[in-house]
Amino acid sequence: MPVTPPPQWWPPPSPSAAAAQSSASPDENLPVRYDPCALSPRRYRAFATRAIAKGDTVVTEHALAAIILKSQYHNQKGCAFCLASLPSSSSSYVMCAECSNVYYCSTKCREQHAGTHTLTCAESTDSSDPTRAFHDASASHDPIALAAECLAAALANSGGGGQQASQLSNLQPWQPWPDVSAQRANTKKRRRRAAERLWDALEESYASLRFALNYAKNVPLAALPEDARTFACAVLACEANAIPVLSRATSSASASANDTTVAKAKAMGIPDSARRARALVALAERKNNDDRTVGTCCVEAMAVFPTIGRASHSCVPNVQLEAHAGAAPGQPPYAALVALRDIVEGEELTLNYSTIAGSDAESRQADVRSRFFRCANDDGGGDMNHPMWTCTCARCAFDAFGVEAEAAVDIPFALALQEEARYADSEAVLDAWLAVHRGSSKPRDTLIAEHALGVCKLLQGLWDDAHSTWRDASKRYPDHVNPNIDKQLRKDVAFSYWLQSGDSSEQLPYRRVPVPIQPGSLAPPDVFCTIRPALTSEECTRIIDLAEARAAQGNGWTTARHYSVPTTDLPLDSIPEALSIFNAAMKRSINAMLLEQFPQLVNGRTRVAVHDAFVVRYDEHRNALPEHTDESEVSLTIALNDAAVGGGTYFPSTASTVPFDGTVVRPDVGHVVSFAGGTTRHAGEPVSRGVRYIIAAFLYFSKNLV
Ligand SMILES: C[S@@+](CC[C@H](N)C(=O)[O-])C[C@H]1O[C@@H](n2cnc3c(N)ncnc32)[C@H](O)[C@@H]1O
Ligand SMILES: O=C(O)CCC(=O)C(=O)O
Ligand SMILES: [Fe+2]
Repeated sequence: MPVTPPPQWWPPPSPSAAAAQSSASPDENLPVRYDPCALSPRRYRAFATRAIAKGDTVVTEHALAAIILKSQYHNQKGCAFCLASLPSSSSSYVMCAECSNVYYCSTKCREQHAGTHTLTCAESTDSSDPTRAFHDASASHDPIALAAECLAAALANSGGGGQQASQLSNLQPWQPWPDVSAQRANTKKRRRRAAERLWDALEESYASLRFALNYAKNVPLAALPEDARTFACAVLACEANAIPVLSRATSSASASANDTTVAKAKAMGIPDSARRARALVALAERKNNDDRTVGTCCVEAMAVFPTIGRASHSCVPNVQLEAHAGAAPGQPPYAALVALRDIVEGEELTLNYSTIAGSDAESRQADVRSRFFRCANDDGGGDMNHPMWTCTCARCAFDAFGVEAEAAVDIPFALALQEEARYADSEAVLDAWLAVHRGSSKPRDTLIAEHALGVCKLLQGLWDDAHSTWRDASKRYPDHVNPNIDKQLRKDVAFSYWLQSGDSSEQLPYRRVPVPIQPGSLAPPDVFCTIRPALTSEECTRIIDLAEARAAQGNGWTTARHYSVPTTDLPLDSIPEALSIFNAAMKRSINAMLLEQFPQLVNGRTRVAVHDAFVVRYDEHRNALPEHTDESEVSLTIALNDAAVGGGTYFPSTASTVPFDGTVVRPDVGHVVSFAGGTTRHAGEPVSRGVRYIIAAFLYFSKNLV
């Protein structure tokens, strides 16, 4: 019986929440439900209550409690309040006048941080007064964050928590938090009483506090008063599913991921997040002697996300955690779960807790284990720190037993392997799955597997096999359509140029174009350009006119061909007359020319098949195509006009270390440039004036004559 533990303490009692309302606020109709975990009574597993599309944000959630690790600002790296990087010159920042331990970029930040900071400020005269913490808790409307600080302060004052440790050995499970904001207390006595109630609540709520204390004992207790915040983190982390807020700026890839995050935050209307996100990045990039690193990331803070924190671990996750700094100064961090792939209703939502994505099962599991505090309330099944714990995901099963393991034979896992370019492994998993299900009563899943199998073959260079896998699959289920298979099979029919009537194999003379040697090879790539046009200039003009007319009557030019670059193009098979001009040219002369140009690729096959082809439009100063290789054996471009200045196919000489030192090929109208598209790096030059139109076609050699 599914239970949705209603977190009564959620949303937190926060009068300021409405004011701070943004789309980053928690969505109360979450597409997530919790079922109790069979292995562990206190644990839950999160499941999707409806289908979720890849890339969709499943849930965003403010941190219920967040603690920026003291070490992050104690070494003068960043402003303790807004996190901005601090300049190295001491005249440019201000310190806490009491303890001189924390640094701010401005007096304004210092003022805004004062309420929180007093709790841990070493010199604070009043730091032994727990009511102070409570006072600040109610002032900030962030009770749990401050409750954690109360705890920290209390522990510091009691000399390290030894007394609490024995008192807290029989704690109750999670309780709702008292509505702290309703307990605004303005007399010292009432403040103290309220603080005591808060403390009681804290004791009751953190059922595993004692394990945190045990943990803390191993980290010398004596160290705690100095680092009480970290200890509070440990407590929070143990029971309340704390999530480390990581800086993710250690590689350019993650820096750009961060930019995406920033862009998303902006799109969501989150003010000022860019500044804080960048500040976090900048902080992380500065020399960091913090030992709290996770992989190559640096832990900036620990935060508690009660909903998001329910997602369990899998090495084949379907959601990804994005941890964000607060949307604006003074706002708490928030996190988002984003779907890594399409998720069907009822599927468990899983995160990868590990940062070592590849590697073997044993190292991954050790890594996951190392991230969790031992929690004796868990039995062996649920406690990742338990020596008997093993991950039961498809990837770990595959690593241990290959496709012999039932758990390894899993479509999402096969798709994940494909994304990692492990095509042979993915194919093995799909073959094993299809051996059981092919022809079964699960047409939808079977066609997904068949499509994926075709893609694995195609990406291993088995083009004919790929296309025939799709053909056979669609024949097997005449009443069911897989959109991806269907789209390709339609193209296969559209580009069957050999079915056109008329003569074929006219000689089309060509020359080799000298281009530089590319990295990793000893000889320059084969690039050819025709000496006589393959299309007449009338045919080229007609194709342009047809394409523009098609764009005008349809939805305009499309930009979806490259997922990362907004190209402007139209699939040739969506413009019937242009398709037929192209098909006729393939049959007349291009087919024979390509067979002659690439004998080593042809390898006994007898004709050129078209995988896909487009009319591409490059507008002035727009639509340049960055360096890439194509999904093809051979690619060709046909110039359709010569009105543009600039533009052309660019072949680099190095992997972009020295820009613009390659060769640009700019053929005349109707001429064909051809090259081994799957292995030759190339780019589309920007156009500096006018508009450039080309046909770009992605081809493979085929032995099929039908
Ligand atoms: C951040 S919590 C995840 C939320 C957890 N499902 C819950 O509701 O409490 C991490 C804890 O969940 C449990 N857990 C997560 N993934 C697991 C997995 N793949 N196998 C077993 N236990 C897991 C472990 O007890 C782990 O310490
Ligand atoms: O613009 C060009 O000439 C190159 C086009 C290209 O590489 C592509 O469309 O994949
Ligand atoms: Fe290309």
